[in-house]
Amino acid sequence: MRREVDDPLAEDARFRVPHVLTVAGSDSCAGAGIQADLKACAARGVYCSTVITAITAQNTVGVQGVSIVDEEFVGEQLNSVLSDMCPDVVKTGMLPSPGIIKILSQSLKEFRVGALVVDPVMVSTSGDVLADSSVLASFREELLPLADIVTPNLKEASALLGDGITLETVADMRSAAKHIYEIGPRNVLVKGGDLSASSDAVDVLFDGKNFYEFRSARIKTLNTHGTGCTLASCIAAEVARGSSVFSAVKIAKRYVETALDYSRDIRIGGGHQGPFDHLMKLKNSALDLHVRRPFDPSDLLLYAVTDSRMNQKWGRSISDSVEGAIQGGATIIQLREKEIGTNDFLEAAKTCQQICRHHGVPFLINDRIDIALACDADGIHIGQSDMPARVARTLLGPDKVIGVSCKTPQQAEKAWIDGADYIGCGGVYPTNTKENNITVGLDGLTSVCFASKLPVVAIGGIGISNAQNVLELAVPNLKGVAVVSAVFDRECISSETQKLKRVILDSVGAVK
Ligand SMILES: Nc1ncnc2c1ncn2[C@@H]1O[C@H](COP(=O)(O)OP(=O)(O)OP(=O)(O)O)[C@@H](O)[C@H]1O
Ligand SMILES: Cc1ncc(CO)c(N)n1
Ligand SMILES: [Mg+2]
Repeated sequence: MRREVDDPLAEDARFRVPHVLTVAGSDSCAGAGIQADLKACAARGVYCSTVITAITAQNTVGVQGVSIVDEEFVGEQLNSVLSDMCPDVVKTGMLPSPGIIKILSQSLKEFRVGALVVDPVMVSTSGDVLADSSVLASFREELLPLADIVTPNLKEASALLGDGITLETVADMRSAAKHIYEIGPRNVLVKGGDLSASSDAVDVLFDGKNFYEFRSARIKTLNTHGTGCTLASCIAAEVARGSSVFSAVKIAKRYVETALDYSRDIRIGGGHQGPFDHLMKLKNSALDLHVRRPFDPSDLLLYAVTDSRMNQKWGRSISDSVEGAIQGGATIIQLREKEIGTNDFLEAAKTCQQICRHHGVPFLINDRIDIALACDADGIHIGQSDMPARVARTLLGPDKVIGVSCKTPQQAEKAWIDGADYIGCGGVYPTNTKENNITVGLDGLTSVCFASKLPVVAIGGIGISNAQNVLELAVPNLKGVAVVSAVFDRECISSETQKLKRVILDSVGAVK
């Protein structure tokens, strides 16, 4: 049954996303199978739907059990997805029975798809059998002739050929690719992950005319569980995005190499077949667990904003200034460097990020999202004419801190709607740090604080002499004061910060 289109957007090319359907087995350890396919497609920006052919009980040691899904029910899943969702590419993994292969090849003939990528899964990396020899004939007769590319590993290549010859060299891989091509697929990629004789990881592609060798460094890691599934899914994803098979293999190979390299030292499970990190994020988050904590509005209490001119005037480096402010009791740091080049800014930002993280003080960058991303700052502070907060949130993700400068209740409302974490309100007093800056005064600050749904830090001309006046307003949401000159345009940053901190704590204490 074909889909009845009742949503015109579904047919509009501008809204279509590239889509791979994977027909494969579930891997409970989530390094291979359906789970690897979902992650690989997500990493490559391609939608992935799933038809599950088997459920495996599997971990980093081996495969403990396999439960094959009834072939009629595989057929039902295929029908559900193919009749409605029009995937661009179908990718197959574990197909554990001849009946399942038959149903699949019938569905592929009924619902035409753009391309078919067949990973002829038979043996897991741990050496466990995932599909026995009863499926070989079905692979050869029903599926390979429909395939745009088939991606056997060394053992699978020799099983498909049925000649019992072990593949030991790149020349053997070429010869196997050529013979498998004769079975009917448009391209054959023989994978050499297990070619122990080679110090590189070499894969051989044959397109019926030419051989191509794809080489990458052989990454020394235990985490190679699911490399084959991932490679095939990534090939499918790139083909779904419009690449040729050749370019898709090139990108997929690079992706697997990069992900393995990134994940070489992570430890998940105690066995010798660990999963790797498809999204290349886990290593950072493991470190983050120890050092990063969520933003707390009380971090705004003594907010120190750096200024390059003041550092030049006093002959100090940015990092020395930041270190001094933290020693004196600053509770959050913002790097605001309007006059240095990007390279110098980034180097300074990296050093300051480490100092702040070491002390557990949040570290923000003024305006420059690129610098914040490159140095992994805790967030950014933006003005009304900088990048809109909503766009910044999309770029930075849900956990980074975003502060927005606001002078009016309307701007405060918008900052909240756009997903900011706090607002900076000022100039409360006239200041030389920012040219042509309108002073909102204590009244302006008060009305913004009453209207704001976000915590507020007051800024502009605040120092030891007047911090008390600001904080004693005791208006809702006011969490602290931000200072520039009061700490950085001084001979000794740490002692000035310390004095200011005393005033702030006394004022807050008096209010409470
Ligand atoms: N240690 C490694 N370093 C770099 N690339 C590797 C490594 N091991 C495998 N590869 C690459 O990963 C891809 C998958 O190859 P492999 O021969 O491991 O497939 P497979 O045996 O089907 O994998 P699996 O069964 O674990 O899913 C190939 O491109 C191969 O070259
Ligand atoms: C479910 C499943 N499919 C494929 C592989 C091949 O690695 C595996 N280990 N498990
Ligand atoms: Mg494999």
